[in-house]
Amino acid sequence: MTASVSIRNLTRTFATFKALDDVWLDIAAGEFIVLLGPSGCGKTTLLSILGGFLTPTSGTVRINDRDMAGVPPAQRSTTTMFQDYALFPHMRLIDNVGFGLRMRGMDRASRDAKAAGFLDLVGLKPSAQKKPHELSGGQRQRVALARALAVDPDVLLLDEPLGALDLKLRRQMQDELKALQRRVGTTFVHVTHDQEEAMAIADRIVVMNHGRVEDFGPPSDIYMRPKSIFAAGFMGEVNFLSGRVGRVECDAAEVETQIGPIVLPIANFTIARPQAGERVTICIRPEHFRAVDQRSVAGLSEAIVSDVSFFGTHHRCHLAPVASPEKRLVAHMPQSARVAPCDRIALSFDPAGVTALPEVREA
Ligand SMILES: Nc1ncnc2c1ncn2[C@@H]1O[C@H](COP(=O)(O)OP(=O)(O)OP(=O)(O)O)[C@@H](O)[C@H]1O
Repeated sequence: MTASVSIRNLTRTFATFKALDDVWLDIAAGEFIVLLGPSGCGKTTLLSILGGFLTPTSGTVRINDRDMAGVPPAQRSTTTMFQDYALFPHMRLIDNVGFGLRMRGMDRASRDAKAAGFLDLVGLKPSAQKKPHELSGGQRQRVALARALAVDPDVLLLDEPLGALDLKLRRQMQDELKALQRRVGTTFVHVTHDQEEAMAIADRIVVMNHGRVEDFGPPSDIYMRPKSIFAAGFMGEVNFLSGRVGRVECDAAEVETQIGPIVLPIANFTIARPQAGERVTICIRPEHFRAVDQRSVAGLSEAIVSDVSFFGTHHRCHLAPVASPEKRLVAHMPQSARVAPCDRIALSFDPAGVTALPEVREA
């Protein structure tokens, strides 16, 4: 089963500290939502309010349009899956998965049949008679998922469910989790501080910082067109340049930056419509820089390569622009590029990958 979730004006304070500050979100039924942000930004607090384990200080949560105020966890159509899985060590997998059904009074034959079906869904039906200690970390994680889904929640709340796994297994489980969510169609709200994990699994990502929602959208939108400096920086490596808007035409505007003038489509500005003289912060992802033949570039600064590392798919270069040598840029050059420290290169960029945000002074 599945449900929509609507969060309005949600605030939660602990003494005088605001762990959540005016959060608004609309989640559609069947979406895979990831709450992403650094430690302490309020992800678990939000998940706990959705699950009914914490009450909001103000604001509302509606699940399938039903107000959740005063509804205890057991009477909600949500199930929470915690990082440590909390499997019962003395129980066989079939009994672990059937535990919630037993609590709801389902007879043994029915719950064994249902639990077997969910073990099958996660590829562990042949291990139904085993106990948790006989499984790998990834298999235990799958049992916990089967157990959470067996009670047919409308919304599954997952608090760092892959946090205990090593990186390789984690990537594998991300793919499995996404495929499973597609199959069952349940709304998933998943907490992580791992940006790659969020991008790998989410339909939409909620980027949180200091209890507030900084950005909310599909991974590609947040990566390519972030709505804040924080969201830009949290979604991967990015270069920030300060700039001043110059000439504005109907569909493009020129910005004078520390590395020379650049022309950007108006759609790349997050401000309503740029005005001449306005100060902006330009965000350029490392892969959107290009090293080009000097003759083809108008106005952009050359740069000196200060360091190069080979990353297999690309070279990661540190650059010092000639026009602004105190500034450091990171650029990814193609695998085939011949770049070495002390090289002098001309810089260009792919305008599609550049965003202009209202100015925030660099730290
Ligand atoms: N019961 C509590 N009493 C006081 N402060 C709390 C309580 N629960 C959470 N906080 C504070 O609220 C803030 C948000 O906590 P929360 O656990 O939601 O963060 P998080 O984003 O889930 O972090 P992490 O990724 O480290 O789990 C933190 O500063 C935390 O110290």
